[in-house]
Amino acid sequence: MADVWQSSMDHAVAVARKAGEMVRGALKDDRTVMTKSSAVDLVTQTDQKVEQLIIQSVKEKFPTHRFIGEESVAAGESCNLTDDPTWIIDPIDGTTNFVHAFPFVAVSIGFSVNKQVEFGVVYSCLEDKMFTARRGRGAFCNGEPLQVSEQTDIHQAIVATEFGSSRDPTAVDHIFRSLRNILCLPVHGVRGAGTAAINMCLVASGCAEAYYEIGIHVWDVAAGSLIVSEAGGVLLDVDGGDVDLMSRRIVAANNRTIAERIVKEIESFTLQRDDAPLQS
Ligand SMILES: O=P(O)(O)OC(CO)CO
Ligand SMILES: [Mg+2]
Ligand SMILES: [Mg+2]
Repeated sequence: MADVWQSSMDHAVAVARKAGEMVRGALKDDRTVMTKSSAVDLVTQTDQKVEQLIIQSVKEKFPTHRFIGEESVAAGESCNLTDDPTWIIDPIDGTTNFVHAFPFVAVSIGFSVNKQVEFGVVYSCLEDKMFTARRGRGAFCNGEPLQVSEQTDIHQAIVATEFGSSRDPTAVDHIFRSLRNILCLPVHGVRGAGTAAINMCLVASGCAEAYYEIGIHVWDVAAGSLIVSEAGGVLLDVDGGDVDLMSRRIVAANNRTIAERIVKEIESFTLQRDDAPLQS
């Protein structure tokens, strides 16, 4: 049966590649750094230009579709997921990496219908790796099928996470206690690429057993979540319940055994949801 979302997915791959070219081109030039929620939550003109490029090109082709874009939300647009076809866009996932030319930067595009992610595209543009997943049809990197690691022993695992952009000492203490618990299990290692999307693609590729983070946003993980699950992995909330992409918390792992073992070690906390009503 024909896939009703195939042309949207083809467009997402094409525009992600174009966006990636723009990011690569701007890497050496765009040093104008602005800040958002904190002094270390960075944004550049390239983030804004890339988001506009993606939204404009999608609007021309699919005028009825909706958008949740990181930089549009930063500019005051709402962040509510409806049942309508919705493009969930992170124009540069890894802006801090981009600013420092630390070589892991991704364009992330998720697409949801009826609040379910139908396809995900993550273009790791400095590595030139195009990760794609279509719900029920598998996950791929540059066309090659992806499969998560078969490891079930946490002591043999690599776990990816990030420190986030909050420097509130209480939040940092939570993050460090979780990290200490996991590191001392012990695990083989803890890593972080500096981008949620690429961390999730590393899980999907079998290079890391798990990724967890509190503080991410829906645009960081919408595409990556489908890439992980279509590569055979599982998604959980950091408390072990069902994942909620608006909750700003996620565990993505190769299997349930690893995911649940990590959940036991995470000191969870709650942040304002992405879809919380806007403050007036
Ligand atoms: O670089 P960005 O898009 O701000 O995202 C960060 C997390 O919020 C890295 O994943
Ligand atoms: Mg991001
Ligand atoms: Mg971003």
